[in-house]
Amino acid sequence: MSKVMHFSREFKPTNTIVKINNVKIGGKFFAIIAGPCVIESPEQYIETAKIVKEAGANIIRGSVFKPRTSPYSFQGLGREGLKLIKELGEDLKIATITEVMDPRDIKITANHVDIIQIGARNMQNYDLLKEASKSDVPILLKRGMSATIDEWLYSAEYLMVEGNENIILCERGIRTFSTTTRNTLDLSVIPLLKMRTHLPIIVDPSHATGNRDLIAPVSKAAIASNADGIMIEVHYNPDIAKCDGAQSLPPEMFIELIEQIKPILEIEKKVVTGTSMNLEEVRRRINYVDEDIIDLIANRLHLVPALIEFKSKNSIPVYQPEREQQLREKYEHLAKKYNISPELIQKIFNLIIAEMRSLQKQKMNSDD
Ligand SMILES: C=C(O[C@@H]1C=C(C(=O)O)C=C[C@H]1O)C(=O)O
Repeated sequence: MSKVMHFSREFKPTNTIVKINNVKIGGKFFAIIAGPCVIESPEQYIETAKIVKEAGANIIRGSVFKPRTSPYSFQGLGREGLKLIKELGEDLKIATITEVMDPRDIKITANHVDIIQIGARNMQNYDLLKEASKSDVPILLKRGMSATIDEWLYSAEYLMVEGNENIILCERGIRTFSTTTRNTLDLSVIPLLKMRTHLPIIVDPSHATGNRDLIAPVSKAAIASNADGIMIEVHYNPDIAKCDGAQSLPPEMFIELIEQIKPILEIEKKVVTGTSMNLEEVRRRINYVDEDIIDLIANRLHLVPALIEFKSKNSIPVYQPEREQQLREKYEHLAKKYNISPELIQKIFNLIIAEMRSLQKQKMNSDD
């Protein structure tokens, strides 16, 4: 029998939700990662971060180790820049992400940022993957520019072998014959990957298109294709950007982008956690939670026929006080863990359990 891969739905049928403090990615939780391509100066990074946070981003990007095509291009601030990222994350109370290229930088970076990015050029740098796999920090793995889905997923497997489940995949466009856009965005990879993996998948429209005018429509398409997030390059003044100026959004275009994607996020029932909410947004989230609660209660009640089948065959009484007592102890423990009232939880479960008993009795009587 072939080995079950950690990334596969076979290994884990439910969607993985990567958690970074109050930010969640995966399932219904959508990530908006934004910020400069490369951190040029404290001012440029902090100002841009404040703008994108205010507009609705929940994770700040910004590279300090930068893989540039030309050795003469600005290479980033290096390890010094990591301190800036840590300070920004603490000051703005926001999650941060930065790229690592050298296995020797993994540890120190993991101590300064919330998510480590492994870039397209390093997707198959197996020494880097192995070193990153030793850390339990969430890792965003970009697709190599000519990587197949299998090659990409096997690179994710390298990251997961030591037990790290917090892996996010990122489609950033692949190399094709077409030079109209910087790369060719492979949107169909999102629904395809969703069938094969439980890991969240986000899209990087900035690198996929290389053209700021294409970012809003492509972002909308990514959300409609069930992506779990977008990563957008924003610069407080793209005209003076040291890297990727043409694909960086100026602040006003980022604010407009957020406005444009809102209705699509609503249609797809996606939620951006860790951002401030108005009353309408709070109520939208309450509605989703209520739907989930009802779905879960229905799941529990729908177990009644299976209970009855077993109990009637084996002449087991409906009421099982010992089992109920065990459950009550568990509810108490869980209520404390989640810091909610144990009395409230007991009351809710008293109703549900009474209903379970009553449904079993009704069904048994009607079967007589
Ligand atoms: C579901 C069962 O039947 C009854 C209802 C219970 C419940 O709703 O959890 C628990 C014990 C029984 O009194 C069971 O036996 O597990």
